[in-house]
Amino acid sequence: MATFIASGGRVWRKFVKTFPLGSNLSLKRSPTSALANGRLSSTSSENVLVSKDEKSGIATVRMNNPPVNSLNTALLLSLRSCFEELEKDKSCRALILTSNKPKVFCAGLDILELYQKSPDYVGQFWEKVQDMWLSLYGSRLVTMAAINGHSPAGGCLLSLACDYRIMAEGNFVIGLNETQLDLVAPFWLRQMMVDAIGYRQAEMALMVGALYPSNKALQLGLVDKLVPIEDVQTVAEEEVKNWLKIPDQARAITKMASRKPLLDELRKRKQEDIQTFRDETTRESVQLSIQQYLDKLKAKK
Ligand SMILES: CCC/C=C/C(=O)SCCNC(=O)CCNC(=O)[C@H](O)C(C)(C)COP(=O)([O-])OP(=O)([O-])OC[C@H]1O[C@@H](n2cnc3c(N)ncnc32)[C@H](O)[C@@H]1OP(=O)([O-])[O-]
Repeated sequence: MATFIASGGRVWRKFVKTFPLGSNLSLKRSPTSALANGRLSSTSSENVLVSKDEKSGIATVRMNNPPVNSLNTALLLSLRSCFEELEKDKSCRALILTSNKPKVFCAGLDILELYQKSPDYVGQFWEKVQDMWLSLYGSRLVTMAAINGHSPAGGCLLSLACDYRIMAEGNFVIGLNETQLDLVAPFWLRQMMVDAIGYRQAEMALMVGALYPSNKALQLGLVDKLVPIEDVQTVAEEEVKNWLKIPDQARAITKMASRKPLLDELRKRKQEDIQTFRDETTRESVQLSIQQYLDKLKAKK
């Protein structure tokens, strides 16, 4: 098992250039050089941890952005860069996306990235969300969300972009609660929800910004399997192995045939989507709602 660390996109690329993902010789040959180059030891910026089993070609991508894996600019860049590197790696066949800190898979977009920022900043941030999604949703790999904790909003977006979702049993929630923050889920996110749970349920869920406990999410088809939290990773690996019994090419072509229309639609309407998100989010009334939501989060303590 070779381990790699991504940080803000830039370091990841540099690291991969030195130690290609396709090879597990990197750490075997020169563990000290990998560890001594300073990147693995600076824990504060190690926001994505990637390990890959060379024999099976299964990579595990662990989000590591404490306290709650909120998707800030750095994490979005790291995730995108990591997905793209794995995509290029011919020996990689599957990707399991999970959290390095059980109990919270991902708390969604970092709300602070949307609060009191200039329209240009919000627009650029949104483009990073789009690009990360394009690379995950459009991946040729088997993609499996190992949802080992809460997965609201952007966390649900990540899960829906994967091919299959395994979630921890218990008191964890998943869903698209954007309207609760006065935000509007974009067309490509709404469409994934419709594709997963059907039009009527998705329409209701999106309007009221519903967050579902994991057993209800299973019932709706928002997730595909529930297991005890400590088994999420193992079951995800077993499930991936089943998927890998199908020839890669036929599986990937079939996947692309069903996903291409939505991918193409966003590529075509990218600027319009950015403008809509930027204009809506920076409106004064929405900023006030975001502020109130942030206050509510803080008051929880
Ligand atoms: C339209 C586009 C599509 C997507 C939209 C979105 O994703 S919008 C996003 C929609 N997302 C949501 O609505 C989810 C909001 N979050 C939650 O509901 C909970 O945090 C939890 C259930 C994920 C984890 O509960 P828990 O008890 O384990 O943890 P805790 O609650 O104690 O939080 C710890 C610290 O993290 C902070 N913080 C948390 N989330 C965010 C965030 N997204 N951002 C920034 N910060 C966040 C929180 O304030 C606190 O800070 P403090 O006081 O220490 O300085």
